[in-house]
Amino acid sequence: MSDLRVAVLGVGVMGSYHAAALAERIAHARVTVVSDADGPRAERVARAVGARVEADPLAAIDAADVDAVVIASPGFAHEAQVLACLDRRIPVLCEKPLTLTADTAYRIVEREATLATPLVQLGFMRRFDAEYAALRSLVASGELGAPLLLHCVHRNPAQSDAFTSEMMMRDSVVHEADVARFLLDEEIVAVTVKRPRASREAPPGVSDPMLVLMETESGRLVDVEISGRSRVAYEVRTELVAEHGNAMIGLDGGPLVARTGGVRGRVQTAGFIERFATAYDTELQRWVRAARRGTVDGPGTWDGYAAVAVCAAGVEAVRTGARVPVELAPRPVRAAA
Ligand SMILES: NC(=O)c1ccc[n+]([C@@H]2O[C@H](COP(=O)([O-])OP(=O)(O)OC[C@H]3O[C@@H](n4cnc5c(N)ncnc54)[C@H](O)[C@@H]3O)[C@@H](O)[C@H]2O)c1
Ligand SMILES: O[C@H]1[C@H](O)[C@@H](O)[C@H](O)[C@@H](O)[C@H]1O
Repeated sequence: MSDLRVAVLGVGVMGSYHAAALAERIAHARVTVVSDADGPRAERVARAVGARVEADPLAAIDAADVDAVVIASPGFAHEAQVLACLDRRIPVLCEKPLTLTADTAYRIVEREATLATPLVQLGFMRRFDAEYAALRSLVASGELGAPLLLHCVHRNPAQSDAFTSEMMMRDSVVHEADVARFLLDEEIVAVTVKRPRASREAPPGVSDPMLVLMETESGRLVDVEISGRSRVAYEVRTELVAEHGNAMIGLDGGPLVARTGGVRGRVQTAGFIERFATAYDTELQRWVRAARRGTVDGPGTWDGYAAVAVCAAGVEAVRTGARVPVELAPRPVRAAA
């Protein structure tokens, strides 16, 4: 079978990383088309990976030399681009968040359910990270007894001023919503957000950090500390508390000594690329293998929708200070092949 010919839409931080991975490290795939709202950036990346530029992302999806699409444009652009891939019935790896609202995400779930096979994989790369996979296996083994609580820390050392409280919810907490669903295997039914005194590193009006409390169907609690501007390093930790034990991932070995200037006992990962480099490539390789068979292999539209719905409730909870229920629409049954 010939190599999968991939269009990459959006070649900023994430898209250019995926494009380079496809060109250099991922087997059985190559980038044929690059599209980005920033023309010179598209040209630069296309040159580096040996692809051509298509200015209009929808034309890239329709191009004859494209078998599958990686969407790494900003969240607001995902809906139209994913729907166009579904119209053409080609596999897509869409970065999180699936869309910006629960309604638009659900429309994609419904549309995809009319097709014989799933075609959309979500970029929840933590599911491909060895530590998260090990924690999930440990939970599934029953060795720790029933899970009760999940404590999550998600600290970015720095973000641009565009990273408002809403963006922190939609772009960052969305990973924690997915991790909670992945590890606990149930839906989240309500979200409450507490806003402590804001860091002076945050722009006026931005609640950074925040504490997000998610409640699951069976009554488990998931707390998330989300920070956009910790000025330390990229720290992502998850601790599961169960009836007979607990387990933590995201420690970098060594005792906690000091936390400043990127150092905590030893050098920390600077950002998400460094922390999740292997997970991104594993995710992409699995997607390529599945896409060559016309399907996907990883979190899908339902996972994307559920996480968007949780974050939409989170945005509402930030605004109102209230506990906001998450009401998921019915999960559609796929039409027979
Ligand atoms: N899974 C992860 O860990 C992870 C990490 C970073 C970003 N992301 C996601 O990847 C996506 C991109 O984030 P980023 O950090 O690379 O942002 P970025 O701003 O660095 O890059 C986005 C690029 O998209 C381009 N663009 C804007 N509108 C477009 C459109 N309609 N069609 C095509 N390109 C368009 C911009 O010019 C820019 O080059 C977002 O959905 C983000 O949430 C995921
Ligand atoms: O877009 C990024 C990305 O999704 C990272 O994985 C996450 O840790 C960051 O908080 C977010 O800003």
